[in-house]
Amino acid sequence: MSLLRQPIARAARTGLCRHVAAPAAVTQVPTRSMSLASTQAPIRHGRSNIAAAAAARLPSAVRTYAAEAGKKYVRNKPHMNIGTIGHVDHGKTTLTAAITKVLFESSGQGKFVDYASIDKAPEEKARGITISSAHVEYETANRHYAHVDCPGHADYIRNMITGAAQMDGAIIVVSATDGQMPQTREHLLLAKQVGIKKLVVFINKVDQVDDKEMLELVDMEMRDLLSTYGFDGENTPIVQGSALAALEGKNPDIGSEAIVKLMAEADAWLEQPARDLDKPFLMPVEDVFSISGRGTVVTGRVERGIINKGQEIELVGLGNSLKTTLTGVEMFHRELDRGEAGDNMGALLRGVRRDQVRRGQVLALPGSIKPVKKFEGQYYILTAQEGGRRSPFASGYRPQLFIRTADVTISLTLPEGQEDQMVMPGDSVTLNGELTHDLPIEIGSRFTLREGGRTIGTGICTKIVA
Ligand SMILES: Nc1nc2c(ncn2[C@@H]2O[C@H](COP(=O)(O)OP(=O)(O)OP(=O)(O)O)[C@@H](O)[C@H]2O)c(=O)[nH]1
Ligand SMILES: [Mg+2]
Repeated sequence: MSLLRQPIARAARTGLCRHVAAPAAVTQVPTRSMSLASTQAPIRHGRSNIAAAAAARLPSAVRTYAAEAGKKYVRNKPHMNIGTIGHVDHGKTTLTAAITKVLFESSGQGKFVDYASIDKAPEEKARGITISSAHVEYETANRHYAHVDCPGHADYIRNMITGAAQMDGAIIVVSATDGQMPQTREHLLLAKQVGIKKLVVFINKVDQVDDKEMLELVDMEMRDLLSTYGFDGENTPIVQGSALAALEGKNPDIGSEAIVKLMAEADAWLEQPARDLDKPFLMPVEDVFSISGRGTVVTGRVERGIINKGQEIELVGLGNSLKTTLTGVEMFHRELDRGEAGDNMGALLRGVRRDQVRRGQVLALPGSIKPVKKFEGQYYILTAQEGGRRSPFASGYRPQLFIRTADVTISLTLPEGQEDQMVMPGDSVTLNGELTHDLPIEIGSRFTLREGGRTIGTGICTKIVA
């Protein structure tokens, strides 16, 4: 986390940052829920009372699954992964609920997911059917969106760094009453680091601010901040409104109309990423659970390629690589015949026990990627100013390596002939690495090094040794 806590002098000078020194950490847990491929709340629309009553007796995972069983996911629009980011309490969850409501009411697309259904971590956790972040889905005229409502929880930050959160674009929410705050900046920094190219901004809670100049100031400061982090501050769409008004169906000018405008801007400004459809299929395993009577399901976002139901597939890494068959593909509780790059999917695996699969493995086309223990990499070690180490390290240093959804201890040594030298913060060096557990790594794979909860370096694999 400390990487994200670098004081930003320019921001500290601005009038709106009243609490720059406030701790950046938040205590909220990631929002969770769901059954198969998505983490959306149980859906109660369009079901008979008898069916609902019967379903109510089932365990939640099964109930959710039963509600949508048999429905097909229709791939008729481009799919994009986005999410709400921003400082604690600025209204991310309220906005998420408001978007589903307004889009559902204005176009009949998707379905309304209320605030409580998004933020229902403890209950779902207790039932043990959670996956790591809450996705809701909605549709505009142009796109199907999967939306992850991001709490500022440390776990989420970890996910974001390792790329598990996998957003193609984001909505950064900033409260008109506070202006930009520490996590506004943290999340922007992270968004940039994980490769998000464009965002849209929602200035929320305008119902609480009468002063037009105050709103202009927040707008200007957000543009400044976006530019500071390498986004297009000048042209990024900024929409003002009130998520709460939209959710409560009040003041349409700042409520529902602002949401419609926000999503129109998202449609137009956020770019559809190119998907690696031609490469061999690969999906990092984000979570695993079993659905009784169905088998073991692994979920994650497809990194590349296409996979069809019935195809042979391989779990790779963490000392437990095994071959199986893909017997089902689902997205948002609905069945698909195939999964493809960019999809947030659930994969049903034949004859695999839940305890045979772990987060950090990948699901891949057999033979397309190998588990690796020793490899050579090019590393950049962050300076203290960048949130990294203050002191150098020598051969034998053992940080955690984070790649995709995995984190494993790695022992780093300097190349032959330089073994007695030290690596200084700020150095760019070639190092040999040996992992405690094998992981699917290829030449060109990128990863992060962390120690004691902070990022201390980044690297790229240059040569596989064993
Ligand atoms: N007045 C007003 N209050 C709002 C608005 N939007 C959200 N709120 C309130 O602000 C508080 C925080 O909203 P959340 O949506 O939970 O904020 P969040 O960003 O998801 O918070 P974390 O997930 O904890 O980081 C709640 O009490 C909301 O009702 C708004 O437009 N106007
Ligand atoms: Mg929230």
